Amino acid sequence: MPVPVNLLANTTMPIALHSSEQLYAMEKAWFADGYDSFGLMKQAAWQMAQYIAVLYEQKSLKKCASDKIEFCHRPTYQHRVSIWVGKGNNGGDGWLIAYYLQQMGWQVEVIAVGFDSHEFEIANTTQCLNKESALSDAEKALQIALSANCSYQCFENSNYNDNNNNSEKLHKHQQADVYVDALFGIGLDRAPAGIHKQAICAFNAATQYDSALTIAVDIPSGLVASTGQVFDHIAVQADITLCLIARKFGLHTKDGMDYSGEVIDIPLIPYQVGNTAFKPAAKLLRTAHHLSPRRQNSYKGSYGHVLIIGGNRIDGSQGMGGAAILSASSAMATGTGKITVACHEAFHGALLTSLPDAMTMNLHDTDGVKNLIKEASVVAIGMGLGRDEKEKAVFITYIEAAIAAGKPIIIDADGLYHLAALQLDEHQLITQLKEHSAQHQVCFTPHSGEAAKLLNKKISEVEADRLAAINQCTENYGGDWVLKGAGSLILEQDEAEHHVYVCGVGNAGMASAGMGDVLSGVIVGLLAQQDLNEDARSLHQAVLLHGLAGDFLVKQTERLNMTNHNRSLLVGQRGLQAQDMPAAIRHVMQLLNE
Ligand SMILES: NC(=O)C1=CN([C@@H]2O[C@H](COP(=O)(O)OP(=O)(O)OC[C@H]3O[C@@H](n4cnc5c(N)ncnc54)[C@H](O)[C@@H]3O)[C@@H](O)[C@H]2O)[C@@H](O)CC1
Ligand SMILES: Nc1ncnc2c1ncn2[C@@H]1O[C@H](COP(=O)(O)OP(=O)(O)O)[C@@H](O)[C@H]1O
Ligand SMILES: [K+]
Repeated sequence: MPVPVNLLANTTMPIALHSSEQLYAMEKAWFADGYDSFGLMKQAAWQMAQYIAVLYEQKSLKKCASDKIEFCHRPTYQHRVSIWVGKGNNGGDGWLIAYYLQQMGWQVEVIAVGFDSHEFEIANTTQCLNKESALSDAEKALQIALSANCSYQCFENSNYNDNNNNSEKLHKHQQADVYVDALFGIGLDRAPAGIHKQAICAFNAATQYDSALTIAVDIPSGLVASTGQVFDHIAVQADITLCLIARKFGLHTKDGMDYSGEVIDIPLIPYQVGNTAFKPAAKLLRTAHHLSPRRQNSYKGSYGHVLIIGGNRIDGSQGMGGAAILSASSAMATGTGKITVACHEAFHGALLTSLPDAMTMNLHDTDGVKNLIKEASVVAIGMGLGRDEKEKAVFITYIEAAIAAGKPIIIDADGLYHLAALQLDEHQLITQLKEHSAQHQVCFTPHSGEAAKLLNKKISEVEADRLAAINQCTENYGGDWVLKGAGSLILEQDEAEHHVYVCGVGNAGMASAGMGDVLSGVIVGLLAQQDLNEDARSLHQAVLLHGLAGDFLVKQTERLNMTNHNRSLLVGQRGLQAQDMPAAIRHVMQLLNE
C-alpha cells in the first residue's frame, strides 16, 4: 500500500493557519470552480483510511520493538476500528472511512451520535437511493456505508455511562484497535451538550480503556477550529489529527495542543483557487532565524545599550527586584553590549551579585534615569515597577522621556497595568505612544489578564478569541504585540500590513513566575543589537528564542541541532525556573550562530 506523504512534517517554513470561515471560503471557491463536493469528501476519506492503516501498523511495529517481540503480519487477524460519527460532513467523512477500511479488510463498527434509528430505515430504502442527488454529502456517505453493510449502532449513553465505576459495564461497546473521531469538524460552534457531550466523554473513556490509537478527523471534536478553545474540558483527546485542506489555527494555540496530538496534513486542494488566494489568519513558527557572526572589528558599543526600568520596592509591600534581575540577565544572555538597570536601590546589591556585568541606577532618580533614556538604544519598562499612583507617575515620566528621545520601547507587566488605567482616563500618553509606534518600535507583551484590562474586557472574552484580542490591541494602541500563553500570538506591523504568528515552541514548564520578565529581556536584548538583521532582531524571533530555550531545558528538541545538546542543562517541566533561562538562552543563541 502506498504511504501518503506528510508534506509539512519536517518543514522549517512557517505553516499557514486558517480559521473555519477561511476554510469554508476555500472549499466554496473550489466547488465554484467546478469541482464536486462529494468527490472531495471521498478523496479525503480514502486518504484518511490509508493513513489510519499505516499509522496503526507503525504503532504496532513500535510496540513490538519496545516489547522486544518480532513483528509479524497475522493474515487471520482482522484489525478493528470504531468510528464515531456526527451528523455533519465530519460525520460524512467518518462513514466513508468506515466503507474504505471495510474494503481494506478491517472489522468496522460505526457509532452514530445524534441519529435516531428511524433515519437508518429511511436511508435503507431504494426510494431514497434513487434520489441520491437530493441528499446531502453526509447522507450520501451514510448511504454508501450502509449499502456496503458496514456495521453500526446508535450511541445511547446508557450503554457507556457508568455510575458505579464498573469497568465491565463501561466497556459494553465493541473493543477496537483504533478509534476514529468524526463527531464534529470545523462546524462546531458551541459547547457540546446532552448526547454530544456524553459521546465525547464515552469516546475518551473507551479509547483509554482499550489503550487504542485515537485519530481525529480534521480536528478533535470539541475544539473550536478558529480559536483553539475547548469548553469545560469536553473534547476528544487525540493521538493524531488528520487535518484536511489546511491547518486550523485552533490546533496550535490555547487548548489545541493538549487535544490534537501529532498533526498530519492532508491538503487536498490548492491554496489558490482561480484568482482567489487565501491569506492565512496566522503563521505557525517553530524555527528561529540564523544569527550572523559578529565582526572582529567591533566593541561593546556596537551591540547596543539596554535600559531596564523596573524592580521596585514599595514601602510596606513585597519587593519585585527579581523581575528586573531576570529581565537584565536574559537581555545580557542574548549578547547585548551594555545594560543598565534602573531599579530600587534596595536591590542594587542583589543585582550586582547575580549580574556583575550590569550597571545600576536608582529608579527614583528622575533626572538620572531620563539622561540614561537619552543614551540607551532600547528601553524596557514595567517589570516589577509597582502599581500605585507614585509608580504610575514614574511610568508616565519615563515613557514621555523615551518618546521625546525617539527610542524603541518595550512595555511589560506593571507598565501594561498603568497603560490600561491611562486609557480609561483617556490620557494623552496613549495617543502619543500610538503616534510614536508609527516611527519607532513599540512592543507590548501582555498575557490574557493584562490584555483584558487593556481592552476593558473579561479575561474569558479575551481567551475565547485571542486572535481577535491581539488585533484589537493593535487597533487601539498601535505597535507590535505578544499575547502570551500556550501558543503565544505575535503581531508585527509593517507599512503594508499586519503579520500574525503563532509560536509553535515552548512548554508548560514555562508557566512559572518570572518567565515573562525573561521574555521582555530577550526582546530588548535582541532589539539593541543593530548588527543583526531585521528578522534576527524581531519580536517573533525573541518569542521563538524564549520558547526554544524553555524547550531546551525540558526535553531534547528536534528543532535545534542535537549533536550539540548540553544535557546537563536539562531540568524538566516541573523543575524549570526562570533563573535557568539565561544559560539556555546563551546555548540556543550559540546553536543559531552555527
Ligand atoms: N465537502 C466538503 O465541504 C468537505 C468537508 N469536509 C469535512 O466536513 C467538516 C465540516 O463539516 P460541517 O460544516 O458539516 O461541520 P461539522 O461536521 O463539524 O458539523 C456541524 C454541524 O453540527 C452542528 N453543531 C455545531 N456545534 C454543535 C454542538 N456543540 N452540538 C451539537 N451540534 C453542533 C452544526 O449546527 C452543524 O449542523 C470538516 O471538518 C471536514 O471534516 C471534508 O470531507 C472535506 C470536504
Ligand atoms: N503552557 C505554556 N506553553 C508555552 N509557553 C508558556 C506556557 N506558559 C507560559 N508560557 C510562556 O512563559 C511566559 C510567561 O509570562 P508571564 O505570564 O508574564 O509570567 P510572569 O508574569 O510570571 O513573568 C510567556 O512568554 C508565556 O508565553
Ligand atoms: K473530528
